[in-house]
Parts: sequence; C-alpha cells; structure tokens
Amino acid sequence: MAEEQGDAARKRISGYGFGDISTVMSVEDIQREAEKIAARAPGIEALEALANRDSFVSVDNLRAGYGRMEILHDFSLRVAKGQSLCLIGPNGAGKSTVLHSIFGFTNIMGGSIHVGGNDVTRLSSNEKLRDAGIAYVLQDNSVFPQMSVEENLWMGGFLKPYTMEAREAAEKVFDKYSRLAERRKQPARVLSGGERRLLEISRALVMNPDVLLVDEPSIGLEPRFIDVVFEILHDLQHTEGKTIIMVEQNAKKGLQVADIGYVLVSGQLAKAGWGRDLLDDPEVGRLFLGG
Ligand SMILES: Nc1ncnc2c1ncn2[C@@H]1O[C@H](COP(=O)(O)OP(=O)(O)OP(=O)(O)O)[C@@H](O)[C@H]1O
Repeated sequence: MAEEQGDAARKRISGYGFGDISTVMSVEDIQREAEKIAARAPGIEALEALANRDSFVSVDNLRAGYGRMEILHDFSLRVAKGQSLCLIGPNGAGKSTVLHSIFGFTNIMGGSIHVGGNDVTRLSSNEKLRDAGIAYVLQDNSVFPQMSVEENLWMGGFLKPYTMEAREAAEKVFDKYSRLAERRKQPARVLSGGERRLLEISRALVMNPDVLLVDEPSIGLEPRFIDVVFEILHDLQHTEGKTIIMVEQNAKKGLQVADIGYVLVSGQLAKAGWGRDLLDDPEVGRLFLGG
C-alpha cells in the first residue's frame, strides 16, 4: 500500500517539469531535502546584491494567504527595474501565491510590498493595475473566445475605457505583433495556443505597466510555442525595460531565461541566486531539474 502511494507520488511529480526525477526521489524525500536547504535561506543582503542594490520591487517579511490560512511565511524579494526573476519550487510551495500577493489577491497578514518606492501593500488589484503600474498575466486560459482579437485587447484597458490612451496602447501592440494585427477582426477562438498566450501578455501591456507578473508562461503550450513566448518576455524586458516576475513549472527553462532565480519551499524562500548559477547548483539540480 505504502509502496503504491510512493509510486503514485513519483508519477505525480515527474509530470511537473522538474525533469525526470520519477525514479530517483519521492515527494516526501524532496520535501525533506528542500526543507534542509530552507534552513540555510539567504538573508536580505544577498537578495539586495542580486538586485544590484537598486530594488524596484521590494517584498519584506510577507505573511499572506487565503482566508485565515497563511501560505507565505516571512517571504522577502528584491528585483531591480528591468530585471527578471523566476520562482521555482515544489507544487503547492506558494509560488503563485507570491504573484497573487503582489497583485492584491491574497489576505496580507504581515509585512510589506513596495514598487518604485511606493507602499502598495494594501492597494486593491484595480489600484495596482491603474495606479501602481503592476499587471498580472493569469496562468489559466483567459482569452474571451467569442470576442474578436481587438476586443480582447481593448479589455486590457477596462480601467481606462474609451480613452485615447488605451486605444493607442492597443494599436502599439498591433504595430509590434503582426501575428495579432493580421487576426484583429477574427474571434479569438481561432488563435493557436501560442497566439492566445501572446494576446494575454499583450492585453496586460495595454495599461503600460512597469511590472509584469507572469504565472506559468509555458503551461499548456506546444514545445514550438514555448520559445516564442519566452522571446517575447525577453524582448519586453530588454527593449521596453519591463520588470518581470514569473512562476514557471519548467524550472530549467525559467532559470535559463530569468536573471534571478528563487527557490520557494513550504511558503519560505529556500535559495536565491543568478538563474544560470542555480542551473549549475547540484542541490537545485538534484531536487528540481532532474540532474
Ligand atoms: N484561491 C485559493 N484559496 C485557497 N487556497 C489556495 C488558493 N490558491 C492556492 N491555494 C493554496 O495555497 C497553497 C499554495 O498554492 P500555490 O498555487 O501558490 O502553489 P504553487 O507553488 O504555485 O503550486 P503549483 O506549482 O502546483 O502551481 C496550496 O496549498 C493551495 O492549495
């Protein structure tokens, strides 16, 4: 019975993009090992060094969750303007909850969140999007299939309806992405998986955010679209100076593309480093990359 449960658990985790660890470790082993790493968690000095001591987004000792359930315990984060950061870790570690908290979807029980020096801890999601320059790209398919591509895009400006600013921002997106411009009058249901993802990211750009929170950009995409989506994020970071904080189930890919990687375990930061350094880190490799 116990062996059967172990097999089931191994099968579960082998499907989550951490590489082929199905024959190596059980979920319980990974959790135990990861908690040992968490006991040596980096301090704020180390996080500030990764952000070049010039933090644009600062999360300090955050305690947050859903209802009365605390998911994040004393979580801190630093990222500079125009940097990218990827959160990796086991299922249920609280990675999406970090994005939810920065965007105002959780109950904040303690700690603070600052963006560009402003305290945004208690702002609503609408205020974060409209006033604080933070946008969130959902993990789930959030395209409205019956609406046209351009109507989907205009929805991104729902907090500034009928303004020239929102219209101009949408036109800018069409200028940039001819794939969407060619299909602007067609219903969004005709788009491929990759084009839908592009539309979702573009919709978040209509409010011209400084910070893009991207939840699992590669989820559900065919392999040929995954690189396209990461190229788009790379371009937004490097040519438009967007600050990107993402969660990525494909840990290897996430650490390849992001400047900074954070490993989250049981709602706590366990490890932080340059994405490329974490790729070569034996502990991270063994637990999360199938190395
Ligand atoms: N809206 C919600 N209401 C209540 N509990 C939630 C909600 N969203 C997430 N949780 C719980 O919070 C915990 C952390 O979930 P979260 O989605 O942040 O983890 P994750 O690391 O992103 O996991 P995964 O890799 O599986 O997506 C889980 O126990 C989950 O069940």
